[in-house]
Amino acid sequence: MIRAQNIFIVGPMGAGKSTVGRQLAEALSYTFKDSDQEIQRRTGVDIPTIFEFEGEAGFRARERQVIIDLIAGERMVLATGGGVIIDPENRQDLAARGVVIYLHCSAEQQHARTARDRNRPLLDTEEPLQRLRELMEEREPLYRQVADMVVTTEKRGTGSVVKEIVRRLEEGATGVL
Ligand SMILES: Nc1ncnc2c1ncn2[C@@H]1O[C@H](COP(=O)(O)OP(=O)(O)O)[C@@H](O)[C@H]1O
Ligand SMILES: O=C(O)C1=C[C@@H](OP(=O)(O)O)[C@@H](O)[C@H](O)C1
Ligand SMILES: [Mg+2]
Repeated sequence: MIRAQNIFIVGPMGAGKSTVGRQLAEALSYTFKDSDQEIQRRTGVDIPTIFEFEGEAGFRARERQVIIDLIAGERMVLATGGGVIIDPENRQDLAARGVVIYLHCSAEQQHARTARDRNRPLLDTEEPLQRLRELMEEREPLYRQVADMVVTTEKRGTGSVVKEIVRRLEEGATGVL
């Protein structure tokens, strides 16, 4: 049984990457990392503050560096931010260094799960649902391009999502367990 590889979770805001990633790491006894949390730890400020002072470009540069530093690990579940796949080098690195799981759900579901918190500057607009739809249109092909496994989180609890991922990893489709 090979248990050395990393698992990278990608997908849009509100798909449940951070929540499912943490629970999956626990289920597998892997280390858990979250690229947004790592950026916040390194800078000492929250994500909206980084966007405010450095713009999205500054945030992407920090995100890129975190990916470079973290992918060297092993037995790690890494929850990425929804825009990580915009950078072709991130896509290449994630695909090369672990199993990539794309957590998928509708824009309506993303909206329902993100409406209450103000921690996502890209959704700080009059029409967050419309913004989520536009982002999905741009990014969906990129999520699919890097994904080894696509799992829906639409209208289901995180426990069920984690169980499905573990089962599919064990079935050997990806060679990680
Ligand atoms: N399957 C799910 N069912 C219900 N709520 C969920 C589910 N997955 C995540 N959530 C909730 O939605 C919000 C966003 O989840 P999060 O893990 O931060 O998503 P992401 O990291 O993909 O943006 C959190 O409040 C979380 O508790
Ligand atoms: O989709 C995006 O571009 C972003 C998603 C966020 O992470 P989550 O997907 O965990 O919400 C965070 O990285 C930042 O606000 C930008
Ligand atoms: Mg997250």
